Amino acid sequence: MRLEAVSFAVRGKPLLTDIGLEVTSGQRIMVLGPNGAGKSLTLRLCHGLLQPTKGRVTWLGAGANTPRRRHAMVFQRPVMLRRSALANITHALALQGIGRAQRKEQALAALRHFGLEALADRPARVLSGGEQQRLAMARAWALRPEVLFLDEPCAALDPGATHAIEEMIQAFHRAGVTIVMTTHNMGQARRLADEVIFLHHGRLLEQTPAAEFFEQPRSEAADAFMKGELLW
Ligand SMILES: Nc1ncnc2c1ncn2[C@@H]1O[C@H](COP(=O)(O)OP(=O)(O)OP(=O)(O)O)[C@@H](O)[C@H]1O
Repeated sequence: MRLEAVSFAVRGKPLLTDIGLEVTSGQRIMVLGPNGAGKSLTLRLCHGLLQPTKGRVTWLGAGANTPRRRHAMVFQRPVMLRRSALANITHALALQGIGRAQRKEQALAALRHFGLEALADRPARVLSGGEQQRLAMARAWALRPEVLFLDEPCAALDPGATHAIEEMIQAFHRAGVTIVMTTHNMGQARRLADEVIFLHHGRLLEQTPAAEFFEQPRSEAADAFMKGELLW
């Protein structure tokens, strides 16, 4: 996936300016930066939920232009329908055009993959926050994406639930799925990142291999941010 000179403005107010980046298959990319930097907007543009005001997002590689979406997104607060856990997954598969006969099997396989089959018949909305987020991850898995976007997936979770989601992220990674994720948890970023993208005031200040970023960021703003200085 490549972003070329992507800008996004609302009523003339620039929120993202001239973002250029390329995401290599199979990488785990952490998008970091202070509140309001433009991290969520960047993920939404990549996922196609928003259209750039200027510039373009292109998908490279074989089958890049096939109509079926090859990416999934998990949000801080999972969006669940008033249906069973299983039906939430089969519904997502139906939206992707998967045939009725295949949906249930594919949904059950995703739940089983993460040891969640006991949740299948429970109403999704009464599951705990941690269970709902694990269900959201299983739903994303069922879609068999090539890229998974995660927008602060653990922000509302305790350490145990956070650990469970990190394990699931690693399962996606082992399966070859590219991960693009925002987090404010620097421990988590260190545990998961292959590469870091740092945004500030709607601009991309650097895209740096993780080991180098955590040793010494290239930009002054990222250096200050990592030292815990207050940026705004
Ligand atoms: N639809 C919109 N209309 C106007 N402003 C918006 C809209 N969406 C986002 N913004 C603004 O764009 C800026 C970037 O928002 P974004 O949610 O991408 O930040 P973020 O880096 O994800 O922040 P946080 O870490 O707090 O989640 C913010 O100032 C936000 O208020």
